[in-house]
Amino acid sequence: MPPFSSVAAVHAHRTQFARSFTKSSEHSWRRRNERSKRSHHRRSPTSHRRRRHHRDESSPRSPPEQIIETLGEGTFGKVVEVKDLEMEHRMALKIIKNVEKYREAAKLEINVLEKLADIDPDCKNLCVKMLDWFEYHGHMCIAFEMLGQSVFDFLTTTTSRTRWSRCGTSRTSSSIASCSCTTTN
Ligand SMILES: Nc1ncnc2c1ncn2[C@@H]1O[C@H](COP(=O)(O)OP(=O)(O)OP(=O)(O)O)[C@@H](O)[C@H]1O
Repeated sequence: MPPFSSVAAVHAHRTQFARSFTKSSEHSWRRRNERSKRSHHRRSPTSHRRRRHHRDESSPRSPPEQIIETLGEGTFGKVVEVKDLEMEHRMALKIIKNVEKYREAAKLEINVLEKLADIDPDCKNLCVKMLDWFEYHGHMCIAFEMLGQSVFDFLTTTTSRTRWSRCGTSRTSSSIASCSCTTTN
């Protein structure tokens, strides 16, 4: 699949991932697990263990996930909200563009996040929690816990309405702190 260079490519990509997360899909997590034995479908070595926290792997029907909406786009790809229909569990899935240097950057990100998880398993230092990762047709995909609005989005939506003053700045700083820490679950 080409990188997200056109609306059509993005649409094709979304459709592909929508298929991979819906109930009727042939690309369910279970099948992707089977496929992961192939070189182009690699998964986190601990993903099976992690996912058992919220699904029964022995179930004959794989619990589906569904794309809810696009949360945002960054330099390396896009982030979509996905929902586990069985557990009502929501995740932010970061889908990296199918570009070699971005794939490598994503692997570095995964490496760093795994090291952080080892050092701080309970996320006491408020670093976003990586739940899973896998490679799908050249796209590195990283599942994160769902967070609230980003600081950047908060500032861009707030600064147009806010008159900055010492008091206002102080209030905004507190809001940013709570905004960064609050999840929307
Ligand atoms: N865990 C998350 N929960 C909710 N929204 C998220 C989450 N992760 C990312 N997003 C949304 O997706 C957007 C893109 O995130 P991403 O990490 O890809 O890029 P970025 O860090 O904003 O930019 P860049 O990739 O250029 O550094 C974010 O700005 C945010 O709005």
